[in-house]
Parts: sequence; structure tokens; C-alpha cells
Amino acid sequence: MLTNAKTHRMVKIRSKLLSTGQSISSMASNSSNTHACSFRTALQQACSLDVDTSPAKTTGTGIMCTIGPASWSAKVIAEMVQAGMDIARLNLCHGTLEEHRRALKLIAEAEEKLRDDPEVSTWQHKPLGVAVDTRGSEIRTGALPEHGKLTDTVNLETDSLVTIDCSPTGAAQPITSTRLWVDFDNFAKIVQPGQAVYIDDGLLELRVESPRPADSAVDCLVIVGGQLGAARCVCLPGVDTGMPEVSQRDLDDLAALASDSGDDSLARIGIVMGSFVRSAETVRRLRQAATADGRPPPLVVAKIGDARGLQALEEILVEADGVLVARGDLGCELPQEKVFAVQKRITAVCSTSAKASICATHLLNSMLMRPRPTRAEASDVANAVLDGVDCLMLSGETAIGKYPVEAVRTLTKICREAEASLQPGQHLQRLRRQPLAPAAAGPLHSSAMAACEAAVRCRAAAILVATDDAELPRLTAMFRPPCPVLCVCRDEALCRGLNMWYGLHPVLYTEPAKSEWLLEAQDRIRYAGLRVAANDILDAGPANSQLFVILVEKSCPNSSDLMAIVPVERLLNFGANGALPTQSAGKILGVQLSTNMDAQAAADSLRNEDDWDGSRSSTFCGSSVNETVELGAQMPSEDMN
Ligand SMILES: Nc1ncnc2c1ncn2[C@@H]1O[C@H](COP(=O)(O)OP(=O)(O)OP(=O)(O)O)[C@@H](O)[C@H]1O
Ligand SMILES: CC(=O)C(=O)O
Repeated sequence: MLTNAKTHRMVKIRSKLLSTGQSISSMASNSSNTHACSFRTALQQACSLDVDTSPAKTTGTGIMCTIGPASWSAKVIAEMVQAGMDIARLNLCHGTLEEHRRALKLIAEAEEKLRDDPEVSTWQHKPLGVAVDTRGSEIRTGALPEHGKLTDTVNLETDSLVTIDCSPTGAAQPITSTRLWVDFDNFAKIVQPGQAVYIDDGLLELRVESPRPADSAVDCLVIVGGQLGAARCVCLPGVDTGMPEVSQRDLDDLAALASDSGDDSLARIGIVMGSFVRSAETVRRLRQAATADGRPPPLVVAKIGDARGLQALEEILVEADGVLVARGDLGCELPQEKVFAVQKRITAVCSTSAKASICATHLLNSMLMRPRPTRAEASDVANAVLDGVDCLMLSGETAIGKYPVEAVRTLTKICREAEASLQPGQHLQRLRRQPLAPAAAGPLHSSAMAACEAAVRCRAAAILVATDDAELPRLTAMFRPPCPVLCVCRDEALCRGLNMWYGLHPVLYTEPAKSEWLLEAQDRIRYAGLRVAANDILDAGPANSQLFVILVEKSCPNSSDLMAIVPVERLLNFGANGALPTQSAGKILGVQLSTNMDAQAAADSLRNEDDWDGSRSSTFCGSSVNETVELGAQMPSEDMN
């Protein structure tokens, strides 16, 4: 049922779109000016960075925010969405399942609030992603008496002695500044005198003095003291704890959430994250445990937190949909000064595998207490975006910080500045010279590459993708097209999960299904057209943009995908008369990309400048509605790297 507000907005949008022919260019305002530039080298581009460049109009980088006491309100969550949040993260290491179920309801409430508000921009009533983060093989300290409050800590004095209790019954006794409890029975058996014990991502450091396995206790000296909150992670660098990668509690929690089948809010959980993942098998187990009866499996993100996970990165990537750089755990397990290398490697490997890379921890940590970040934090975030991360994750900033909304707004602003200095087509050029990672190989690769190349060349306002699978969207994101990619999906959890890839903007499609896929796809593209007509979507792409690249998965039975280029005013009647786009009036509106066309052949055909001459539009990207589409925006130089 359409609400009044929604109906009103759709009528407004439709009339705007239908009258838009003359005003397309005026609607597309100046965004980043990098489109006009083509630098020969990365150094040349860096020398030309300019503080006067306009920020990107929308954020391509996904923003994931941990939900906790500071954000347990539909109002705050809605404000965080308006500030740029794409994915809400529920960390099962903290709180109860009941609290997380309540948080899911608040997320649904916030989304509804935004959808029904006619003043809210189209980008801000997006299907919000929800990620559930499991505990994995982490050791945690116990809860404090008033668990959950920012002020709720005990002070560990530097040079004082503390006893760590690891008995199963010890959880019931209070945590004090001389007695801690950890949730791992074997703790006293696996540590030796002199062993370093890092707590809370290494903010606190203890040294083992005497393990007492018979008493399930370990006496320690506090080397670096400070405030200890509830359920903080405990790291023993270099020690194999022997804990399973997926705990029984994880399996129980996921099964409990997956069995809430009567609850609509469950369909929001599109992403499951596993801590300290060290093998592809763990990813498979998580996916299986989180798959509810009758629902498609969720996307799985492997959090890499130690050297073993890093060694297995390529194997993990074949199975996982994304990888999170757990900088907190990595900074305890490895020397801190090596964490940057891990981050860069994971980001690079993901960007050649079409898997999402997520950078986490201490992004804007000073915003826990202050409304502005440090310069170092702002630059760290910007550099991560320039390196090509897909998504950034806020932790305490939004879970327990004093400025959750401000933190998201700040992150968005930094991302937009950094994204404006990325050169369109640069990543596509780099990937051409890169051997394909197994996870990125396959026939859809050619379709995604062609769509991105077309988007660069014709300065498309957006790419519209019709699919119900993650593969085509993630491959499209891999090439980093310089415009938003609207993915029109019917599978709700998947649709929400797509938020974790750079540049993907999911559109949830709930209209009645058509029996033939192509007819359904045409409907979906028209539906996306309604959203496109909103001013802010046209503004999001390059200035003066009039064209849309359309990508439909498997337009012909058993074979190929469809790509078409259409002007904005034709989006609403895309594929009208029920005709297949490729048959319309005998003109070639799109191109069928054969599944057996290998990526290099596709790239070579696209590289052929003749194919891109606007006057020969019928050869590759002609359009029955606009035969003289202006093509030929410059690709970055081949030297650019
Ligand atoms: N559901 C929750 N209930 C209470 N406090 C929470 C909740 N979620 C997060 N927090 C608080 O926010 C802080 C930061 O959240 P975050 O999810 O990053 O935790 P973390 O302990 O660092 O775990 P991880 O290493 O998995 O990120 C936590 O240490 C905790 O104090
Ligand atoms: C997020 C997380 O688990 C870490 O940084 O260690």
C-alpha cells in the first residue's frame, strides 16, 4: 500500500521526469571537475589536487555504523541515515539477543519515518543494510554491574596487580580493579609467565606473572593501565588458543535470529560477519548457520584479525563476499606499525576480486568524546578511500559516543572530498593490466566491464542494474564507474547487503512479479526511472549527464546479459510495447554480450576507438531514441597507475 506521502512524491517525480527533456542539463549541476581531466601519471594527478575542487555529490563509499546505547532510538538512527549511514551493525559481543531484536525494530521504524517524509531526499529513504557481527574465537572480559553505560568502567592502575579469573562460575562475581573475569576456561592453562595480555584493542596491557591453572586464575601486572569497560576483547599475541573459529554461542545466536521467521525485520539482515576468520570453511559454516528456511543465504564478511587469517586471505576470498580489516585485533596480534600494510594489501586484493573491503576501528575515535575528529583521523579516512576501500565502519563513535550523528556526517564529508579526487576510469584502466582473481573471473565480468567503460565514455548519470544476485552488482562496483549504480532487486536481504560495495545504491523492488524475466527487468528499470527523476540522483553523476547505462542480467535464456544506453527521458518507457530492447524498430538499442566472450576480448573491443565514435552509434551503443549520443569522454592515460 502506498502511503499518501509516497503517492504524492511519486506523482511529483513522474511529472518532473516527463517534463524533463529540456532541463536535463540544468538539473545536472557541477559535481567533481575531475571528469574533464586526464593525467598521465598518478604523481601528476597528486600534484594537481586542489582544495577548491567540489566534493562528490553523493558518497560512493559505504558507511557502516555500530548500533549501541548511543543510537538506540529511531530518531537518532534516522538522523544517522540522513547523515550518510548505509549499514547498521549489531555486534553480538555486546548486549543481549533481545536488545538486538529491539534494535532491528528501531531500524525498521527509522526507515519508515524517512520513507514517509516527503521532504526527505530519495537517497535517504534507501533500504538500509543490516550486518550481524558474531563473536568468533574472541576472548572477552566480563560484564560490569551497570553494563552498557559509557561511564561504566573500572580503573586498572599501572603497576598494580590484578587476578584474571577464568572459572565458569566467575562471571557472577563483580569485576573490580584487582579482579577481572574472562570467558575462556582454558585461559590459565595456555599462558606462560611474561606473556603480554592486551585488552580493548591494546589500550590496556597486562603481563602474566603467575598462571594458576588449578585455581582457574592468572596473576598479572598492569603495564599500561586505564579504564576498563564491559566485555572488552582480550588478545594474547602469538598464542594459539585452540578456540573454534565459530563458537557454539555464534551458531545459537544466528540460528535464533534466523528462526524469527515471523518477524519482518529479520529480512533486513543481509550481512553476517565472522571474527578472526582463518579459513574458507569458517565462512561456509557461518553462511549455513545464518540461512533461514526458505530464505536465500546472507552475504558473509570475514574479519581478518591475525596473521593466520591474513595467510589464508586468498582462500577466504573465494568463499566470502567481503573482508573487514579488523585494525583493532591486528594491532594486538601484529606490531602496530605493520597494520597499514595489511590494510593496503586487503584493500588491493579485494579490489581485484570484486569482494567488498571494509576498513574498521578508530576511524574517528576522538569523536567518542569530541564533536570534531583529529586531523590524523580525517586524513587516515581519506587515504583509505583513495586506496579503494568499499566501506568504512564506525564502532564506539556511534555505539557509545557522545556525537553519533556528527560522526557519520563527518565521515561522509571526508569521503566526498576524497572521492572527488579519484579520476574516472582510473581503476578500470588498472584492472585491465591485472590478471583476474578467481572470484572476479566469469562471464559476468565482461558485462560489468563494458557497462563501466560505457559509463565513463558517455559520462553516464547512473548505471541501472536489474538482478537478484550479488555477482553482477559486485563486479560492476569493482570497476569503480564514476556514477552511482542503482541495483533494482527483489530479494530484500541481498538488496540491503549490497550497500557494502562502493557506489552501489540498492533499490528494493516489491511490485507484482512478471512471468518473463525480461518483462520484469523492464518494469524494474522503469521503476528505477522514477527514482532517477528525483533531482538529487541526476545531480549525483557527472555534470550535464543525460544518459543511463542499463545492465540486465541474462536477457536471453541460457546465454547473455543486456546492456543498453538510454537518455533520461526514455527511462520511464524503457522497453515499452513489451518489445525486447534488441528488437525495437529494427534498431540496435543495446548490445548482447556473449557469455563466452572473454574479458580481454570485451576490453579490446571497447578499447577500439572506432566503436566509440558517436556517429557510428548503431555498431555498439546506438539508441533508437538518440542516434547521435555524444560519446568519447577521455579514459585516463594508459600510463596512469
Ligand atoms: N549492543 C551493545 N550494547 C552495549 N554496548 C555496546 C553494544 N554494541 C557496542 N557497544 C559498545 O561500543 C563499543 C564499541 O563497539 P564495537 O562493536 O566496536 O566493540 P568491540 O568490543 O571493539 O568489538 P569488535 O572488536 O568486534 O569491534 C563496545 O566496546 C561497547 O562498549
Ligand atoms: C572491528 C574489529 O573487530 C577490530 O578492529 O578488531
